Amino acid sequence: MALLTEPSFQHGQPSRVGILLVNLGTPAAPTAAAVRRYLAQFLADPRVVEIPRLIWWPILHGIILRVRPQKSAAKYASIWTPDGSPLRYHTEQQARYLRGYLGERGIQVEVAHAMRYGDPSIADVWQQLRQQGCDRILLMPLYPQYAGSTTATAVDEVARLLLRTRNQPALRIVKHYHDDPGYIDALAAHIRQYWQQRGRAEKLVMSFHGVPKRTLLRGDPYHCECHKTARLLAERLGLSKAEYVVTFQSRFGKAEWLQPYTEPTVISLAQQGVKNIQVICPGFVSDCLETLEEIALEVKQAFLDAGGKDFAYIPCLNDNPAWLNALADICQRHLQGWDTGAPDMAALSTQRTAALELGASD
Ligand SMILES: C=CC1=C(C)c2cc3[nH]c(cc4nc(cc5[nH]c(cc1n2)c(C)c5CCC(=O)O)C(CCC(=O)O)=C4C)c(C)c3C=C
Ligand SMILES: [Fe+2]
Ligand SMILES: [Fe+2]
Repeated sequence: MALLTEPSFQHGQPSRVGILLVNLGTPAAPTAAAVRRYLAQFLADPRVVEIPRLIWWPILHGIILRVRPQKSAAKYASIWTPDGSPLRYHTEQQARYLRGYLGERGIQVEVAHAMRYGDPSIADVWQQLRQQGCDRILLMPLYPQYAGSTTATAVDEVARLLLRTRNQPALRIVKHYHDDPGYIDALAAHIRQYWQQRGRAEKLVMSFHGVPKRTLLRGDPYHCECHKTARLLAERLGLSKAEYVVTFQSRFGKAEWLQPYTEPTVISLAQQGVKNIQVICPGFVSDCLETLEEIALEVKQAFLDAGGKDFAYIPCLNDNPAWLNALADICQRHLQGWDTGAPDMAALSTQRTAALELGASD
């Protein structure tokens, strides 16, 4: 394996810090061809589909990549915007805002975003950061809850680049932020604001993306982290156990996934006489196919068909200022000790302690 050609660092050259935001990725266009390219890369990842290659390859290439792209492309077409795929648009915006928020705090860093599957690729963006002089990089996968099938695949990709790098940058990784108070508070404030404008439903459904149940049995913390997020959010909103339900959506394949599944749950709620529900997807910080099509269209229809009257989908945090502030806080905490031109949090508290020791009042 050849080493990558690296920018040559000169003595005395300013060394910079880079933040690399990563999200899952999305097709380049809502067409069968583009969706096939995207799914071929995504579903070939052994962390995403943990079936031996000898068995999985004929299924993927012989069946799934022949049938699914057409169907998925029609779904993508229903949520596509003039700015392209919602996931790509929101991720770009988040990177732009994060740069601004950190800049306002006097933190001088490069902020870039990449997609694990599709474009802009982690490899290309990583190389750009290196060319900008970044010798310290904070990798921030945008998934609040850690899963082997999401967070770990972003780390794998960076690890593959490091394997080929002569002069490796320092690397820090945000593993997860499922219980970060800023993220929980932003979600709670976002929901409260929604309630103020449109009222409250009988039930709040917190729907997370599913994963195969066997990943939980093999030690993946994702399920527990989703439940912790839900519990903290419910506490912050003052919801009793009867007022909300945690579900898992987007099942893929025949194996059992985390339960309860979102769609059968809302159908059963309607059948029990629950007339109005609101759905929030706290595991997605950007709206995407799984929220805008699966929840806001498909699951809504299933609820109404089963006798429900009012269904509302509460959008993701997207460019919500409280969320972007929380994102900036999470990054800032992980940058501590790396000189970014801003007073360090640790340095500030040392100064404060010293001042207190000298008798200054708090
Ligand atoms: C939020 C976390 C996510 C987890 C965990 C996750 C696991 C996971 N997903 C699949 C299969 C598919 N997911 C698809 C879309 C998709 N998934 C996530 C997030 C998580 N996935 C997002 C943000 C998106 C939307 C992308 C977009 O372009 O808007 C798709 C593609 C769409 C389709 O054809 O249905 C598939 C397939 C598996 C197998 C898995 C865990 C093992
Ligand atoms: Fe997914
Ligand atoms: Fe889906």
